[in-house]
Amino acid sequence: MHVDTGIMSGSDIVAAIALGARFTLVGRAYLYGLMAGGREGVDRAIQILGSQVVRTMKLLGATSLEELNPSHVTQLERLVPRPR
Ligand SMILES: Cc1cc2nc3c(=O)[nH]c(=O)nc-3n(C[C@H](O)[C@H](O)[C@H](O)COP(=O)(O)O)c2cc1C
Repeated sequence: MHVDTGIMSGSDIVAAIALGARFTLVGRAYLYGLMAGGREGVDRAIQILGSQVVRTMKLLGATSLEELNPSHVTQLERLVPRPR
């Protein structure tokens, strides 16, 4: 499984992998880097996403992608509409 659309930060990538994705695709996030700084801007956008992945995993206490599981994702649960 892969996740496409809405990946705007490294934490989005970590959440997708924790929920079972093997990888994610990124569209607009790298285009913002392209518009801001050309080729170097794309490199910087990828670097920022990578550092956000590392920081998110440190905050979760996870040392490998294999350790990630759905229990690491809490924000999505809060976004699920509450039953009335
Ligand atoms: C400028 C631009 C052009 C795109 N062109 C196509 C396309 O021709 N065919 C397609 O299936 N998806 C196209 N997409 C969608 C991307 O492949 C991808 O699904 C999407 O950008 C990912 O979502 P994100 O932008 O939220 O990361 C395009 C996206 C952008 C930003």
